[in-house]
Amino acid sequence: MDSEGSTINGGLPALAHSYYALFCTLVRVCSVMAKQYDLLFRLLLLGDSGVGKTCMLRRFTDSDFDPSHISTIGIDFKMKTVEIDGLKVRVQIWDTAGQERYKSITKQYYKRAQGIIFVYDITSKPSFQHIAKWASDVDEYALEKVQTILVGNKSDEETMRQVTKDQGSKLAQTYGMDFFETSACTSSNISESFIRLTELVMQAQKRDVDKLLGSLDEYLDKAALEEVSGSQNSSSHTQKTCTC
Ligand SMILES: Nc1nc2c(ncn2[C@@H]2O[C@H](COP(=O)(O)OP(=O)(O)OP(=O)(O)O)[C@@H](O)[C@H]2O)c(=O)[nH]1
Repeated sequence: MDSEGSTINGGLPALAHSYYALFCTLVRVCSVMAKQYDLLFRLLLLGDSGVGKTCMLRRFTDSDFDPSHISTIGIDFKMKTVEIDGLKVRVQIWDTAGQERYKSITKQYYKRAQGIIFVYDITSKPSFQHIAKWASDVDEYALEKVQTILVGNKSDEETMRQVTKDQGSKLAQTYGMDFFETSACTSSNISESFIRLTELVMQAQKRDVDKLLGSLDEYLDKAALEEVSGSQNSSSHTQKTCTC
């Protein structure tokens, strides 16, 4: 009876109060979340269907491996915070579908990425040969300064290997990329590759900031010089006036 009465009579204030409480909680959660990291980067995984992109991501974010292959539909993402050079870096990692039919969707995400991991499967020569195609798509659709690395996954499957480590390393050299052989199954080199790409993105961003600060310094120096020469001119003009 009581609770029924309070719903009918005090319905509106009670609802407003609970909305306000919810709002306060959200603000508190947001402010805590806002302090949880110093930098946020967006990374992207690219490569043929079945090379192990989803498994690599899951291994990195959840320390987990699922041997079944459920093809990614379109695009998916996971987050992880890592500490680099004393900074908390939050990485948002986009896992793309390798299947051709999703390309028009996945391409839309290329230009939002600051770092890209090209993945092939060491037990599949075609997936290695297709890296050239993935790289040319990135040239066409991604940001010019996007950082990239090359990864040959499934390094635990040594007996099934179709691509040698040397071939992988040479291809990476051609593109000027760092190279890793990884295994989402054993976890070998998984963290190392994600962390390396994050470091590269951080370094690129630092170069940008330094460049910006450099041109700001230059601008301020020039402005200060102009101010000095301006005040000298006006003082010599004052002197002339006095002499006359
Ligand atoms: N042995 C071995 N198998 C792996 C490894 N990584 C992934 N796999 C297996 O490879 C299959 C495909 O893995 P996924 O991660 O789903 O592949 P994907 O690249 O995300 O595929 P799409 O979503 O279709 O683009 C699964 O059966 C995995 O269990 C690995 O490091 N070693």
